[in-house]
Amino acid sequence: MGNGTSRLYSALAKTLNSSAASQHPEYLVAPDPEHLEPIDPKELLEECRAVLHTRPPRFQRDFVDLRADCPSSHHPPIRVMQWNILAQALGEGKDNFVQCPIEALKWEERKCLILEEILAYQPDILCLQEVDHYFDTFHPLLSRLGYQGTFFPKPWSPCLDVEHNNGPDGCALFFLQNRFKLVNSANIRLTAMTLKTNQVAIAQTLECKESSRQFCIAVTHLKARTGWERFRSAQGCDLLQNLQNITQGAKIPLIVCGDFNAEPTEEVYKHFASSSLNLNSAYKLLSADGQSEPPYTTWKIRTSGECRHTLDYIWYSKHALSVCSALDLLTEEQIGPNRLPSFNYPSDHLSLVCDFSFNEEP
Ligand SMILES: NC(=O)C1=CN([C@@H]2O[C@H](COP(=O)(O)OP(=O)(O)OC[C@H]3O[C@@H](n4cnc5c(N)ncnc54)[C@H](OP(=O)(O)O)[C@@H]3O)[C@@H](O)[C@H]2O)C=CC1
Ligand SMILES: [Mg+2]
Repeated sequence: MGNGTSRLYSALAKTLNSSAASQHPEYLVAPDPEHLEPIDPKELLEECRAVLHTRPPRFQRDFVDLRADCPSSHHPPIRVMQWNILAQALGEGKDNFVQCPIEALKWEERKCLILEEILAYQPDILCLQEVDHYFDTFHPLLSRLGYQGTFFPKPWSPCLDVEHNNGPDGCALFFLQNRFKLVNSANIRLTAMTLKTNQVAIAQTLECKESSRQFCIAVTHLKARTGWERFRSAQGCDLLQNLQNITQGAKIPLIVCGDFNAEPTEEVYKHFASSSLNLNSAYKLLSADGQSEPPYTTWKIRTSGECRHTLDYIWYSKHALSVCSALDLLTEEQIGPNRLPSFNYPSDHLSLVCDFSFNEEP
């Protein structure tokens, strides 16, 4: 292997030993990214594909051009990926995906499927939920790809109930340092009816280095399960209030990514759709009338049966930003009868990817 590749292999190999990290939590301290050499995305993609050589080829997904809504801009669009990547401890120990063979969830390969998806679409900004391999995998590797990362774990993650877990899961936000400067960052523990809850969010104000335009990017993961609709609604209101303050009353354009664990019919969705922050949901633009969410963003089979839901969204300031394109979802045929996750796709949630551009100054 060439010098670069062997160096690279050491990068993957180092993260491949994450089981060691979970037995020695002191390794879970993020290595100082300054001392991590940059890696070439193409070489890392090759490494991932080498690890995945026994797997079926990845599914082809295409970007849908929405440029009719998108003013021409001499600045490159901002590509945002929203993705609940399925916590390893929950996938193996709690979620009970009864149609997914346990070997399809092997971390050494599943993490390469996750990285392959990120490298395939090369987002400028990554908004992730259920990250329970931040310090031993995503932070070191994405730092070496030029991202700056922030991680905010759930105060009491269900991962901690699973034997041989890798620590708590939480939300993570990554952005490319060569495109953006961090202006401010807030870790938000969401409340419901003034009570602190187990769900969190991260909100960061970034400044584009090429245009000096500022915007706020937020990531969240709301309480799951039926019966908790009012709870999610209260969490959503709390997040909106925080974002109202951070964006100075919507003066700063806003993008909010999340697994809201709520169908569009739920109250929390209606709060976001009618908020004074003037938000629109980007994936509605993929529908013929531009008014309907996709039929699913997550599709799994648990012991309780088959669950096909639309729970994941990318909200954006509809006056200040335009969606130039959005990544189409997997078809039912691609997902297959055993649904997700599978040997082909690493999570029970699909990634959502959009390209945004600023509308001209009003
Ligand atoms: N909240 C607290 O203060 C306390 C929490 N705990 C622990 O935390 C857990 C609750 O965690 P919290 O994050 O607040 O709860 P959530 O209800 O939000 O769910 C936690 C995780 O479980 C997944 N999930 C959703 N539906 C199911 C299902 N039907 N079967 C299996 N997994 C599912 C969710 O994935 P997805 O979002 O993709 O659907 C989510 O990642 C408890 O089960 C306990 O283990 C214990 C004591 C106190
Ligand atoms: Mg989950």
